[in-house]
Amino acid sequence: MLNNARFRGEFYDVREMRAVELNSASLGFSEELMMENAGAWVAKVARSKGESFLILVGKGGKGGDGLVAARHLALMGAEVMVLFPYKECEIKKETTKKNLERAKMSGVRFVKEFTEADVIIDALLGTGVKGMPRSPAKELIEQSNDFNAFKIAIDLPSGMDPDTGECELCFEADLIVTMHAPKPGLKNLMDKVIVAEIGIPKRADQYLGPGDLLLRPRGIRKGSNGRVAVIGGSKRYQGAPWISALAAFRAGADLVYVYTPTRMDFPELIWRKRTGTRVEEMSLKEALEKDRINVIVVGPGLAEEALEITKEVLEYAKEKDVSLVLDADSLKVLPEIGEKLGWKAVLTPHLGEASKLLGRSLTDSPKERMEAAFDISDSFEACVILKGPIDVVACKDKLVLNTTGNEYMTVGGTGDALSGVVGALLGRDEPWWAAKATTYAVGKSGEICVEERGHASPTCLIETVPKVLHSVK
Ligand SMILES: NC(=O)C1=CN([C@@H]2O[C@H](COP(=O)(O)OP(=O)(O)OC[C@H]3O[C@@H](n4cnc5c(N)ncnc54)[C@H](O)[C@@H]3O)[C@@H](O)[C@H]2O)[C@@H](O)CC1
Ligand SMILES: Nc1ncnc2c1ncn2[C@@H]1O[C@H](COP(=O)(O)OP(=O)(O)O)[C@@H](O)[C@H]1O
Ligand SMILES: [K+]
Repeated sequence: MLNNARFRGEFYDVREMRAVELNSASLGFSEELMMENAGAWVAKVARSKGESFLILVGKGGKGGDGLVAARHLALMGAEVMVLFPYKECEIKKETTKKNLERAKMSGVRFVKEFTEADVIIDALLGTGVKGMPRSPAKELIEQSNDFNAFKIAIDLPSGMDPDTGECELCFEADLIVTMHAPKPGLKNLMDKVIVAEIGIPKRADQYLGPGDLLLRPRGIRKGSNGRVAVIGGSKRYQGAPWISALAAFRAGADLVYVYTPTRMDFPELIWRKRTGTRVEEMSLKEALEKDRINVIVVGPGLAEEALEITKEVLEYAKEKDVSLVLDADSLKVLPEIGEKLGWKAVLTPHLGEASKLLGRSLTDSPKERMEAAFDISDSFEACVILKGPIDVVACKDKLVLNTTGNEYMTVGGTGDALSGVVGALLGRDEPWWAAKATTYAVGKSGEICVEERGHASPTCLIETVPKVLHSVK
């Protein structure tokens, strides 16, 4: 699996692509640089297809790519016509504006109507498309489809939904030059696709960055951002579930219940006294049902009750549509239960727990850790955060590394905070995004805590995580 792994999977949906672009920008690679590379690639591929070119230019980033391609083709000696059917003031992207000015200075002819050419380049609607093509893009797509020329689409055919491939009216491309990674909508067209490297550094794919905080917007009804139950704690470990629950609440879960033997005073959290698998006078399942729980964090501090409780939680999750976080003691008993979790769970092992999950010893070697994360994900059908100095997040065919955090985070309770944050984010997003955002944000919070206070206590992490989560919109 590891040898041919593309870090974030083979196809990048719109959100993944945005994330990687943001990560790239945070590493000092500007949008302008990428647009220049994108356009230059298109020009290089297109040049051999004819002598005259009609480039249909939209007002977004894809339009910018088209304008760069126009300039390069003109410099290569081709006859280049650009049809830009909008007002210049409608362009919002600065980089696209700049490239419109540059194209004007580069021997490109601007035309007002659809004009014959050997090659038509579609630079109208890219990953920013919303719904069916509207006028004037609609008419230009129709005219292109009716016209006999070699047709090249930039990034994806205009009109196609990048994530689903849905396509009522689409530019009928002979060739698609897609930027950086193919989009899921192109799955059935891969024989026409060329992937252009536009200067995004490998690090932006391989490591988490601020772009991985692009979570779905919060729901506006109470409960729509998660009703989380943290099931944990024992006579020996009383604090762990409370840390996890408080982290879940601060990270944005609407309602957080703590099913644990011992009360602690946090007025935001709802305590349910648990004795073994009984919660107040109900069974665990009855309690979960009554509290209308849709995310369960199980494990922190459970100790010897872990097997029985984890079993019951997994049974419940199988029957009901709930998401799961398995941490600490629940991870230790998972191999014994042997359940597949159906891709609705996140497991949060450190190296020791990972080794128990796989039944083999593991070293700190990065390659081995990546393999281990993939293997755990495969075996249990779950997303995995393998914690450590370099964290590994793996989910089916996707994997990404994380370097945020520091050695002050080895103190007790940071793992409990992390599992709570994942729980909260599972209340509003899918496991891959919940796991990525949590891993980056908890580590980043550790850095901020050490800088500001000289320690990375769980309490400080819990206070800092919300700010980090809000730092990208
Ligand atoms: N952001 C980046 O870093 C890079 C982006 N690139 C290009 O930029 C594209 C994304 O840019 P944008 O986000 O600006 O998106 P688009 O280039 O898809 O442009 C969206 C524009 O089209 C309009 N629009 C949306 N739906 C429409 C519809 N149904 N009918 C008619 N008009 C519609 C919107 O008003 C918006 O102005 C990518 O596909 C790629 O080609 C590349 O230049 C590489 C770098
Ligand atoms: N040496 C380290 N360097 C960077 N981050 C670390 C280090 N040790 C732990 N972390 C981070 O601390 C968090 C909790 O991990 P860990 O301490 O392994 O959990 P646990 O509490 O389960 O032992 C994770 O976000 C992890 O990335
Ligand atoms: K880390």
